[in-house]
Amino acid sequence: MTVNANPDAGVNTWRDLPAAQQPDWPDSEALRDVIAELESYPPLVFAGECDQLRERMASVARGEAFLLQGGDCAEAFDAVSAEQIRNKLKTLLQMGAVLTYAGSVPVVKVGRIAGQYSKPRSKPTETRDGVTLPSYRGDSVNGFEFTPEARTPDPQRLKRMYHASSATLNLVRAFTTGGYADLRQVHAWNQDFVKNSPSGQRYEALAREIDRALNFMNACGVDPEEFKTVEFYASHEALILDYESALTRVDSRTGNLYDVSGHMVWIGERTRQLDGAHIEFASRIRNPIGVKLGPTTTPEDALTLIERLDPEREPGRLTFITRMGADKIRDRLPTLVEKVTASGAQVAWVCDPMHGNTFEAASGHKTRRFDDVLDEVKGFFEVHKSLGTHPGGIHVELTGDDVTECVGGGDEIFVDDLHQRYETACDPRLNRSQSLDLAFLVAEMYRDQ
Ligand SMILES: O=C[C@H](O)[C@H](O)COP(=O)(O)O
Ligand SMILES: C=C(OP(=O)(O)O)C(=O)O
Repeated sequence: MTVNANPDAGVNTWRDLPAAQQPDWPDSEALRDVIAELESYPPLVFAGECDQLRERMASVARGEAFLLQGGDCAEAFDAVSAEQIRNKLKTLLQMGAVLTYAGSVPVVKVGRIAGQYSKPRSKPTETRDGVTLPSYRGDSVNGFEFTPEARTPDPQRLKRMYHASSATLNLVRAFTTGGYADLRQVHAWNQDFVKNSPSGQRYEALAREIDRALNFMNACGVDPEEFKTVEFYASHEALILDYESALTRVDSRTGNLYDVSGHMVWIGERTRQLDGAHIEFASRIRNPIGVKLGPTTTPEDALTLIERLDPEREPGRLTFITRMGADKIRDRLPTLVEKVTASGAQVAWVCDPMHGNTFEAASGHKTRRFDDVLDEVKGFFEVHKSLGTHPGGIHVELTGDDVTECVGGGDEIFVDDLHQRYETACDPRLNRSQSLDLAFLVAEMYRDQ
């Protein structure tokens, strides 16, 4: 049970500090009204669920489990449909089955879902044909359409973000506990366009093996409840602090603050300033926290982040999500891991192989090469193997749909194909067969480790 936070409990201390990447809301009174309304809304997740995820992340930090975190770059209000949510979930369930079975490791499944509506941008404005407008910052802030009306930040959108997150989470909970995620459905997740792709066929063979194993267990009289539902958690970047702090509540069991907008939240590469508002906010809440670490991160930065966010050195509290780029990971990651390990902190190390590998194709599409994504993950595994530390997981931008946003993969997408189904509102995502390809390759790396 959580109750509304009061300012004395410390949720608003971030307000005295510089907050990067916040929208220029044109009407501060309208924003205040929206915040007050959000503060009255019920929590989207429970504090106890956040604690449970922290325990699961502790297994990851100790080297006993693997994190699969994935979903859209930017969720969109008009994509809150049963089909889109089911497709994303199917992709994550299929990847989870591959990693668990082929990698022989328990997999903690966390979606970039039910709250991933806000985007940090490199530039505050965008210019097209001589017209300059504010950049699109995610559906929680403004519209994608290139018009002054759409691009003007509107705080009413924060309420839509809450309701879209709530509807998504409701369906996710129904899918994951209501029979759809039963391991006996392992074939049913392999439908539509992916089924005939090389990775879909490889998956089908694996699903048959899982079936045989289930039949064997059944014949032995074993039918564990754990196979009938899936533990699935929601996460997003804690970017718009007015929203996140309005959704922060005091847990009546413990008196601690929890951001009940999602189970896990992360602080992005552009907002992880040590003396900034985002780290201050994250230091106040008890949720498991992720921090993205790009190629400029120094060991001192990492150690200060640990001091700020995980002073008790509690496994599961802090996850470092590295996103160095395939060409830098082997050079930059070792020192960070060495220094953090030497400090005695037990963080979970997770690889985001997407954000350091973006480039613009000649057609103007932002894209990523599947081979670069894979190479960054390989580098991540190599570094951890050489240091004797645990490669704790992957964090991926993906979708369950048959989009053409990243090039390469077993069912190869070429640069000339990008225009066919380029649907992302921000960064390019792996489609379902590329995601499955990645899961098989990561499972092999994990087994070899
Ligand atoms: O998803 C991450 C960021 O929001 C994104 O990479 C920023 O993209 P931009 O460089 O086009 O602003
Ligand atoms: C913005 C993101 O990543 P990063 O902070 O690593 O750039 C993201 O994951 O959406």
